[in-house]
Order: sequence, then C-alpha cells, then structure tokens
Amino acid sequence: MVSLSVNVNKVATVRNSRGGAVPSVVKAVEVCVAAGVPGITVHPRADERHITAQDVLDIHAWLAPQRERVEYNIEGDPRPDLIERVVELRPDQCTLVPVRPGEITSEAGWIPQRDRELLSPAIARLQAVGVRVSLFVEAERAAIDWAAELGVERVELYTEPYARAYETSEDEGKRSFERYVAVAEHAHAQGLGINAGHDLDLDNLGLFVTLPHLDEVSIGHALISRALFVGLDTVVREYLALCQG
Ligand SMILES: CC(=O)[C@@H](O)[C@H](O)COP(=O)(O)O
Ligand SMILES: NCC(=O)COP(=O)(O)O
Repeated sequence: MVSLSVNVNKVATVRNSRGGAVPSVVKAVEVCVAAGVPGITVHPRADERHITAQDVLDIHAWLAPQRERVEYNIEGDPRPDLIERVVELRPDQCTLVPVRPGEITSEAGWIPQRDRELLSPAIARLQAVGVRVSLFVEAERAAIDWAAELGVERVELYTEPYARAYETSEDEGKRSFERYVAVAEHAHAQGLGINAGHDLDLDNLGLFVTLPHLDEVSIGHALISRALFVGLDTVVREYLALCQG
C-alpha cells in the first residue's frame, strides 16, 4: 500500500490571506488524521507565505501523541534555520527541496553533482538525529545516482512532468509514467526508498500509485482545492438556514 501524506500548506495560504487563525492548520491536520491519513507534510518557506515556523511547532505538538501511526514530513530547502528546527523536532522525514528565487511553487529537483556543499552537511546533521532524509529529484537516472551518492534514504520523484503529460492525454500520461517506472526500478536497485509528489490529483493518481516500489505520495494543492468544492454545498446550506431563520 502507498502511504498518503497530506500537505497542508494551502490551508495556511488561506489563513494568511487575512491574518488571524482561520482556517486553523492544526484543525486541518486533525481532520486529515481522523480521516485516516498516515502522513502530514508541510513545506515552510523562508518568507512564511503559508506555513510559518509556529505552524511547524504546533503541528509537531499536535502530532506527538499520534506519531506511532502518523508520520510528520517537513519539506524545504536546507537553509540553516530550517535544518536546526528539524534537528530539534526530529520529524520522521525531512525532504530537501531546492528553491529558485521568485518561484511560486517548486519547479525542479536537485541538479545532479551540484550543491554538494549545501546538501552533504545538512543530510549528515539530519541523519545523525535519526531523521530519514528524502531528496526531491527529477525522474532521471543521473538524479537517482546523485541521491545514492549523497547517502539519503529516499528520493521524492518530482511528478509535475507526469501531471502535465497526463493532462494532455491519458496516452501521454502513460508514456511519461513508463519513464518513472524505469527510474523507480533504478532507485530501488540502489537501495533507495521512493516517494513522489507535485500536482498529483484524483485523475492522475490512479495510474501513479501502481509505480513499483512506491512508498509515499504527498499531495496538497489538488486535495485541498477539491475539499473546498466537496464542502461548499454543506456550508452554503448552513448559512442559508441561518439567513432564512
Ligand atoms: C516539493 C513539492 O513539490 C511541494 O511541496 C511543493 O513545493 C509545495 O509547495 P508550495 O505549497 O509552496 O507550492
Ligand atoms: N511534495 C509534494 C507535496 O507535498 C504536495 O505538492 P502539491 O500536491 O501541492 O503539488
């Protein structure tokens, strides 16, 4: 079975659009856990445009009694303050994701053979306190070899190219998926665990979860977006009932 880690960044995006505490990110985590998810993901960015340092702590505190059955995955670039926070909290997993100046969302995996001075000390520091490290990579053999060389436990395959191909047509999606299959086999042969994420949704996920050796998918944008529409009808009726007395 593939583990689902729900990324709650988007809940914080809505909250931050107005300030204050609504909607509560911890409450969203609570609902996800009550629904049965085995994982929660956050991606605290340096500018705190969604998940804040306080959210990382609050979610950690709420998850603490659940950690036997719910994994906490903190994603981000290996900037010193984030690595120190992760070392202090010791979540189950830290996914190291590159950041490009000005990006709206993640745009690519780590480029093989670059950023060793940045990645190696961060990986060593995290592993020394028992945090599993996953490296966000393109679905390419060279990226897998680079991850294996760096000694991480897992890779997270960047699935946006697959999502875009699937959007074009199911056949394109299948062709793209075959590339991921070959890369997953290669990663598994090197002893790496396999995660995947970015723009996975209810349409493209069915095929993707058949990827050999897939351990975990992390999904945020599409899942939270759909939750709005699944819930909107109920909420409008609640408000109508009050307005109509
Ligand atoms: C690594 C990855 O693909 C996702 O975590 C993505 O970066 C989500 O971050 P945003 O919510 O900031 O777009
Ligand atoms: N690691 C990917 C993730 O957490 C969620 O990505 P997305 O579903 O918001 O694109």
